[in-house]
Amino acid sequence: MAESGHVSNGGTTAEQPKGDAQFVVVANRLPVDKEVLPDGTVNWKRSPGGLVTALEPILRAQTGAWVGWSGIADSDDNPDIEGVEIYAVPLSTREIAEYYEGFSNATLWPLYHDVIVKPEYHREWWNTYVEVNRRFAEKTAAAAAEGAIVWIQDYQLQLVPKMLRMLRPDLKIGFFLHIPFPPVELFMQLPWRTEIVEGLLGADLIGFHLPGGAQNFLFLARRLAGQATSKGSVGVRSRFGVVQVGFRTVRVGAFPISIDSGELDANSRSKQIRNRALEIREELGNPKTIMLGVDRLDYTKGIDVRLKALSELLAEKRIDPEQTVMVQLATPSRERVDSYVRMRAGIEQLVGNINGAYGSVGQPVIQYLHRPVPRDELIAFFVAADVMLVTPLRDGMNLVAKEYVACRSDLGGALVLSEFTGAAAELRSAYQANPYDLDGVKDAIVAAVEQTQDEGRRRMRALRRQVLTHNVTKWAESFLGTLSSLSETAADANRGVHLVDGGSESSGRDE
Ligand SMILES: O=P(O)(O)OC[C@H]1O[C@H](O[C@H]2O[C@H](CO)[C@@H](O)[C@H](O)[C@H]2O)[C@H](O)[C@@H](O)[C@@H]1O
Ligand SMILES: Cc1cn([C@@H]2O[C@H](COP(=O)(O)OP(=O)(O)O)[C@@H](O)[C@H]2O)c(=O)[nH]c1=O
Repeated sequence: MAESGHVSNGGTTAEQPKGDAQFVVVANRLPVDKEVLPDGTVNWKRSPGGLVTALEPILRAQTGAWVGWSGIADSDDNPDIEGVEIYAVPLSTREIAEYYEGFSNATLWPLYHDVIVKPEYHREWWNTYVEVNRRFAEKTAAAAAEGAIVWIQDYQLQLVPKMLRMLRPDLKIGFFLHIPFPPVELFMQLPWRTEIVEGLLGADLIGFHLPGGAQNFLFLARRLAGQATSKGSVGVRSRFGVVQVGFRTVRVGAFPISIDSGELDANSRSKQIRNRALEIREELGNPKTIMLGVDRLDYTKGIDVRLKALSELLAEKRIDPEQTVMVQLATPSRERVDSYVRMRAGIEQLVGNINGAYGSVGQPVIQYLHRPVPRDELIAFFVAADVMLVTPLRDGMNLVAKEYVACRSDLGGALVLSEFTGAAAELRSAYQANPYDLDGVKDAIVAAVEQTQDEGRRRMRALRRQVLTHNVTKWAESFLGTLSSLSETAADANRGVHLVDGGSESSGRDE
């Protein structure tokens, strides 16, 4: 199968050994990353990214298993995490290069993020993606109890739903995509587009952040997999789409992810965090305005957009370098992928240019850290920042925007937010801008810097209402509640739904 690149059904159900976990999360990464220190000791640290931020509190609240990779090569250690049974999937150096850095992050990631950089299509990467997805499916089949709920996460594992169903038809399978699902015009570039759509259709419920992603998927299921689908618009946590796959009915919905906003709100009010926030302001030289960016160092995040905007504002004297400091916290990410190496060099050059032109000795305009920042320190930065800059060119959700809002119980601060984040659909009271329109971004930054206290409080109150009532528990409950309640028969599922037949480009490879 790996030879031909086709996804075979593989596996039989008869002798498949079962595990005892009633609830299984399957994600590319485990919640913790393994690190081997120079003296050989092993350290487990929090994995990067918002997927882990969101899922970690869900698994803390209910016991279950987590299937994933430890972040380094050839390791099958299962770290000890209270209440979570860990099933590590070892990856070889070649698999990391071809499945993770290659197909996941140099093919799918740019394709699904508006081709900001050009996706690369290599058959050997695809073959390894298929092999590794199969390994995840087998490990999950061995972990899950009879009739368990399995929740598969994200673009790295889009073939697992179908593979797992072949191995374990007794399971209830959910899939959630954390990144945007692209429009048909882009998705059609993918040489293995039909296999991906059919892989996803192995799930009972497929979730996206936004209705637009769900609708893009329904269109492709009709066109590429030749399935009958519903055609009406999909709602948020409502009006699910339907795909009829033989006797099975697959539901498709929009479930915008969120954060543990109550916990962040409480932490940000603590004396220790408040004091640290004051200290940060002091350490930065007590500027009038602290601007903040917090991102994985990824070209989708538009770090260059905010730097260019700031540079022009300084040149035009609309921002005073004596009164302003911008802090950019950038976690290292996917450092062996070429486009990330190039982007890092570009960002660091921009930071250097701006500091060279507008900073003074001991007082740079931009303070740039290229390392992960611990949670508590991050919360203190959110509390200290007057203007939060979130300017992605495209982002599935962007939890950082929601975290900033959750930390502002003082109703201070202002959020500048790209229209092209999932969060923009909910955070309407932010200063929103099109990241491709530099003048628009500059105006949004100036409006945020110059807002009156009343205006700021009005906007922050509205933002907090949204973030505090729509937390990560609500996200998980709405997805898992829908998955658990799905009726068994197509007849029940399709009552009242008008299905439209699939197109002529039906299953099989479309070459
Ligand atoms: O595992 P990495 O390759 O180091 O990347 C980290 C994670 O990045 C992506 O996060 C996305 O999920 C967030 C939560 O839903 C969302 O807010 C954000 O917009 C997405 O970019 C990726 O999707 C995860 O799989 C990675 O673990
Ligand atoms: C820079 C930095 C970030 N974090 C945390 O990581 C996640 C990021 O989630 P988001 O949805 O905004 O984007 P991606 O998933 O990365 O694409 C968020 O919870 C941040 O607080 C962190 O813990 N430490 C850091 O240095």
